[in-house]
Order: sequence, then C-alpha cells, then structure tokens
Amino acid sequence: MIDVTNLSKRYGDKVAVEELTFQVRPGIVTGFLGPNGAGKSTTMRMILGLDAPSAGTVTVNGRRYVEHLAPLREIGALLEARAVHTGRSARNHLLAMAATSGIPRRRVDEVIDLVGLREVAGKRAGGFSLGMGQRLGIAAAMLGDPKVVMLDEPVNGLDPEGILWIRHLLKALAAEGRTVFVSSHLMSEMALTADHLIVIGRGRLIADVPVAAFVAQAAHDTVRVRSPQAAELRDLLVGPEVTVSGGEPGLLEVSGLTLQQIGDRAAAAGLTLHELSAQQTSLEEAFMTLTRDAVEYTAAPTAGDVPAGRNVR
Ligand SMILES: Nc1ncnc2c1ncn2[C@@H]1O[C@H](COP(=O)(O)OP(=O)(O)OP(=O)(O)O)[C@@H](O)[C@H]1O
Repeated sequence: MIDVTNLSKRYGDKVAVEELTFQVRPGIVTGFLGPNGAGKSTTMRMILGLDAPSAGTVTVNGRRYVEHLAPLREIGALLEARAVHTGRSARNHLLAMAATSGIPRRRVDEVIDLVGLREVAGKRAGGFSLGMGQRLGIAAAMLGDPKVVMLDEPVNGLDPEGILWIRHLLKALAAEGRTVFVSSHLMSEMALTADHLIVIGRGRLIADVPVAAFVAQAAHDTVRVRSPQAAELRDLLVGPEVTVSGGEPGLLEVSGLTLQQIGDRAAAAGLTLHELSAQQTSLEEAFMTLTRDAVEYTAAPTAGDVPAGRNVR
C-alpha cells in the first residue's frame, strides 16, 4: 500500500506536485497517468525518499521509506529507463546489489529467471539492448521480493514483445497480492494493463477512478449528421439531455440521441440526411480532454479548489 497525503513539491518557483492525495492498493495494477511534465517522476522519487516533499507525507506499507529497516523488502522500483553502464555481467551486477543489501545469492538466480535473462546473465550488462536493460532493472527491483513494485514508464522504447511481457508481468505481480504502481503517458497502454488509474496534470490530481469506469465514460458516443437543412434539424433535436454542436456548415455532432432516434425525427419532419454515423471517442482523446481541462483549471487564478479524489466527470 502506498499512501500519499497532501503531497507537494516545489523547485524554486516551479510547482512540480501540488497537494496530491491518493492511495495505491495491493492486489491490483494501478496506472499513474499524466502528460509529460505532469509530476509523475517527482511523485515517485518522493515515494522512495529520493526527494523531500515541500509539504505533505507519503508512506509505503505504513511508514516513510527511510523508516523501514529493510526497505528493499517493502518496495522495489525502476525509475526512468536508463542503460546500466557497467562492465559487469548481469548476474554479477545483481550479486553486488544483493550483497550490499543482505539479500541471499540464490535470490539473484530467482529474479534472473523471473525476467527471462538466464541465457544472457553472464554477458556484460553495459552492452544490453533497451529491452534487456529494462528486464535487468526489473530484476534489480524484485531482488528484495518487495510487497510494492513501482515502475516509471517501463514500456518506453520497448518493442511489442517487450511491452506484452511487461504487461503480463505486472498483472502476475498484482495477482500475487503485491501493490503495483506503474507510470505512463499512454492511456491506451494503461487501459490494457491497469485496473485502476490515478491521473495527474500539472502536479494536481484530476482522476482517481477504476479503468472500467474511465473506459465506459470515454466510450460515450456522438452521432455525426450531415444535412442540407442542418439548422432546422438542430432545432428539432436540441433538448435538456441532448447537445448539438457543428464545426462546419451542414454538419452536426449530436450527443444524447441514438442514430435511430435522429433518423426517425428527421424523416417525420421531412428533412433530408446525407450522413448519419456513430463516432466513438478514443481513449487517447478522452484522456487528452481530461488533462486539457486540468491544465485550464490550474491556469485559473482560483486554482486552489480542485477537490482531491474527484472522480472523472
Ligand atoms: N530537479 C528539478 N528542478 C526543477 N524542476 C524540476 C525538477 N524535477 C522536475 N522538475 C519539473 O517539475 C515538473 C514535473 O516533472 P516530472 O519529471 O515529475 O514530470 P513527469 O510527469 O514525470 O514527466 P515526464 O513524463 O516528462 O518525465 C516538470 O515541469 C519538470 O520540469
């Protein structure tokens, strides 16, 4: 369990994280989403005690990271993909890490098998591809058999096979009862990997919501209608639960009515239709709309009133 309460971080005048409150629960994969610069890495560094909060608290399994006697057993993390610049073999790299943390040698072979690096474990880690480097980083994170696993953008730069492998690994770790917290700026990837989403924009919480609820919300359809009598049709369709917008002459975007309802009403009024088609918002579009709102919210002078934990609208 990760508990973040009123967490803020300022670098001089720059506010990187502002009054964040959320929990990351065990047994599920929680995606940490936000556009570049939203404050994801800063939050993760504070969870690990690598950066001191300007205000607020963060605990891992009930204590601050530095208060744990064996922190590697509590949380294993991979922050930002970066190559291991070492002449050591992957196995020796992990053995050295295990030795400094009092972790038994046999655990090194277990994590090598877990990440599928057995065949190259004797090779120089400095020469690894990005995908192999990621696997090695995850092996290092798993050395302490931690209850919490936290990965910052683990799929960045990976090929489809590597992405699939990480997706399955995260689900398997969660199924073992671990807390799994993984950041990404790709909504589509998180929709496939995560059970729950924490979305931030400009350092602020903008959604704390199950993935299924976000997807259902995003799947909200609109209907595109083309008609040479668009103005009359608009008057016919608008109502308390129906919104009609139109970007160009003769085109209407309608939400709140089905294709059939629109077609029937047009026919009853004798109006001609040239197009009647369902439009589905993509997850990525829904995510961009959500985070764009947050950016506008933050830019407003009264930016102090976004309630923490507010669900996606
Ligand atoms: N050490 C620092 N000094 C000054 N500003 C910083 C520092 N670290 C981060 N920032 C700023 O804080 C904001 C949040 O950065 P952070 O790296 O946490 O975002 P992020 O969501 O992880 O984005 P990305 O996906 O691009 O890494 C950014 O505007 C960044 O420029």
